[in-house]
Amino acid sequence: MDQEPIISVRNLTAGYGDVRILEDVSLEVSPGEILMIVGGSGCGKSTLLKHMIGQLPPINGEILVDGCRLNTCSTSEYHDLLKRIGVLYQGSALLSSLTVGQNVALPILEHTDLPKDAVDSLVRIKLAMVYLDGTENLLPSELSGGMKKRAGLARAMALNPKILFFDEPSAGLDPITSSELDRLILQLNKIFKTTMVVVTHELRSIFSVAQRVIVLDKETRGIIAQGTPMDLKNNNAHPLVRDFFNPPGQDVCD
Ligand SMILES: Nc1ncnc2c1ncn2[C@@H]1O[C@H](COP(=O)(O)OP(=O)(O)OP(=O)(O)O)[C@@H](O)[C@H]1O
Repeated sequence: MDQEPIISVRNLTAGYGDVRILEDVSLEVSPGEILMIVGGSGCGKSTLLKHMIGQLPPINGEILVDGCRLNTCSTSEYHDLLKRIGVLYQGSALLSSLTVGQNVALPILEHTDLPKDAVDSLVRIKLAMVYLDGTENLLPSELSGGMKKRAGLARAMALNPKILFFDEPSAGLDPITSSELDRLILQLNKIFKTTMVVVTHELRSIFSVAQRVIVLDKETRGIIAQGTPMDLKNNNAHPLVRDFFNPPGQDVCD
């Protein structure tokens, strides 16, 4: 890795109660990189993501995100970090009683004391960036699935984060809507150099978006392979990786 990593996970052991899900996992993410985390159901992808955003405490190991050592930093350092990261959750997590604009304004109101006009302008800009101009007064229930994801993305980007985390962004979307979201993710990464960490199952997304992929495995509770999507498609001897990247009857890199 040429540059200082913006995220370092060092020897992470994680789990729930007595059950260990990840054991001694280490990885790094470079600034501006798009890293995808893949693997079978229940292998710990979301658990890893939650540790990377400081939502769960590790059993062992340490995680550094943009200079903040998550398990030992002060509350104010962590609060400060939250201004520099954004998260798009699986179900978009929009508050149903608030309008789309109010949802996008939430992090701006929480972390800044900008005047109302400036907040309104920022909300309009963020919505325009995800092609949702003019939707600020709608309720989330009035949006399609793909629009909800994009509104969630506008909220995640409200404070111009250096890092965006996505948990299954394509979940519940049809293939066309999912491809549109992939294009948007790529576009935002290209324009703003935002570092992106994406948990996904979607092979098409992996081939169109990922610069690097890590594959987690439930059995060994760790990373069994990593590389570019093409590396993993062509070169991997591990049967799980081979099967995942070469599903029968599908050519995913067209
Ligand atoms: N809060 C929790 N308490 C106890 N066990 C949990 C909790 N959250 C997740 N688990 C368990 O930890 C394991 C890993 O879950 P996780 O959601 O990280 O996997 P995943 O790879 O993201 O799965 P999927 O692809 O199905 O979403 C699973 O066996 C799950 O049941």
